[in-house]
Amino acid sequence: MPGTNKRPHYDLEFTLRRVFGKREFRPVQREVIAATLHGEDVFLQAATSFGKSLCYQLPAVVDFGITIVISPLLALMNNQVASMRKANVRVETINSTTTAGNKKRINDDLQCGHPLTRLLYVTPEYCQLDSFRRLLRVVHSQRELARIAVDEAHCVSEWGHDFRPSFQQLSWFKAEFPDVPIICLTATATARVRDDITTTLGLDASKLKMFRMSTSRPNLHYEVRFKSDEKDHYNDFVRWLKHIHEKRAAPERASQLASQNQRPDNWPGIIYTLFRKDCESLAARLRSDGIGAKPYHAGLPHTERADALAGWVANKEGYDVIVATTAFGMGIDKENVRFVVHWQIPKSFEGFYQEAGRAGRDGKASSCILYYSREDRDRALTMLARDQQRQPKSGAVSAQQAQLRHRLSSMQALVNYCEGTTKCRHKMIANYFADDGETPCGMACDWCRDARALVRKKEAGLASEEWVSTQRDLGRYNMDEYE
Ligand SMILES: Nc1ncnc2c1ncn2[C@@H]1O[C@H](COP(=O)(O)OP(=O)(O)OP(=O)(O)O)[C@@H](O)[C@H]1O
Repeated sequence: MPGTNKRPHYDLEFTLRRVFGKREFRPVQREVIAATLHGEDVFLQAATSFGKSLCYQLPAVVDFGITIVISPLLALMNNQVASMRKANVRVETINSTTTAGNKKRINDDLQCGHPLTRLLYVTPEYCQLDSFRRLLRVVHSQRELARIAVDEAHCVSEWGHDFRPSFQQLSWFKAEFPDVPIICLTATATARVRDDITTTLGLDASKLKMFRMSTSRPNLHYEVRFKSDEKDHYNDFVRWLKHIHEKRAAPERASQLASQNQRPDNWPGIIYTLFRKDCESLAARLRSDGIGAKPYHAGLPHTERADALAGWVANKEGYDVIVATTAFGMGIDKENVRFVVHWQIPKSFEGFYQEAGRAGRDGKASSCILYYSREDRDRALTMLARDQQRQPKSGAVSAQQAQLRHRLSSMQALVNYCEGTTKCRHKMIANYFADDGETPCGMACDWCRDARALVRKKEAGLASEEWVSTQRDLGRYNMDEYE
């Protein structure tokens, strides 16, 4: 029996409309919510922008007790807390930016055993603190610990693309509170990652309610653009973006936009680069070309990052494009992101899907462009091979070796995606995640739009394999680190 006081009746539709301002549930949201309210352990894997957060936020509002949400990123926590506060939900977060006063207030609320807080967002590291664990025991003893939500649950697995060792310590929850339901949420998990998460968190696979939804994002237009070290692809990108701005600035369109309080040059997007230095130089270069761009990476002061994020979310002039490392990714929920560009091949297939998934969360058509070169591919593969060589060969570290092998196969799958000219890109993504459902595309990928043109562009745009292999042998693609 779950360790909470249960409300006998929930009017889920009423709460959805009244608190969350949504007209109806998306397919399966209701079933997931019902399962967790029923006290089941739940695993939800669903496409980016599916609406996974609602599946623990709504139960937290209708149920007794407090929901602890474990989240890997500060930006993600603050983003969610802000939107829940707008809906007048009592939500708190404890992280490195929480003031001592606020922390005391939240702790006092927990200490009383009957917290007023409905949702508390914390990091996995915070969950390891004895002081926090003591407070959770107090809450649990009063049957007020409603559930644990593990957001971005792929971070639990060594085979996940964003593995965080501290996520593995979340096994403490099931060991300590076997009666408190856990809900795991992720957009990106292979079968192996799912199994690993289940075992690590101590969930009983035979009782776990598993919801696996389609990975499909039909409104995203996937495209690979080919490049080589010989040619700067900056101009290609700027031409593309300026063309969009010009179309929006045409008199009729501009007055239509003005009536909606929109600027022609507010075509919000994210450019992902692998290197911090590129973030800053690329953002500066774009600004010098009249494009409102801001850098975002973990090395920037917190205030600068917060300013970039807030300006971009508010569609402020000068903040139209964020040039970011992967520090800006998981869970960012801005509805009108019209494009996501990968400046180089990302580090993993899952990372690519997750980052591209920031686009088009309002359901409108949006572009996901990946600039691919064989030189970048070989740089990435060289780094992976080097990491593999550095691994000690003893049995104790075989898990790390297996993890590296997974990274390599994920990268290889992404290379196949980039080099592929025989299949719909939506289909390739579904195949990677072993999702055999429908993948409607229409013309929403470069292959379906014009397969022959794709082959021509590939032949013209990429350096030949012979050339790249000579350069590789000369050690030209040896790099030390990404950032
Ligand atoms: N039933 C619904 N009706 C309308 N909008 C919804 C519904 N459920 C969720 N949304 C909206 O969908 C958007 C995406 O939700 P959310 O941020 O939870 O996505 P997610 O599944 O966690 O995606 P990701 O894995 O990409 O972070 C949010 O703006 C949310 O308000």
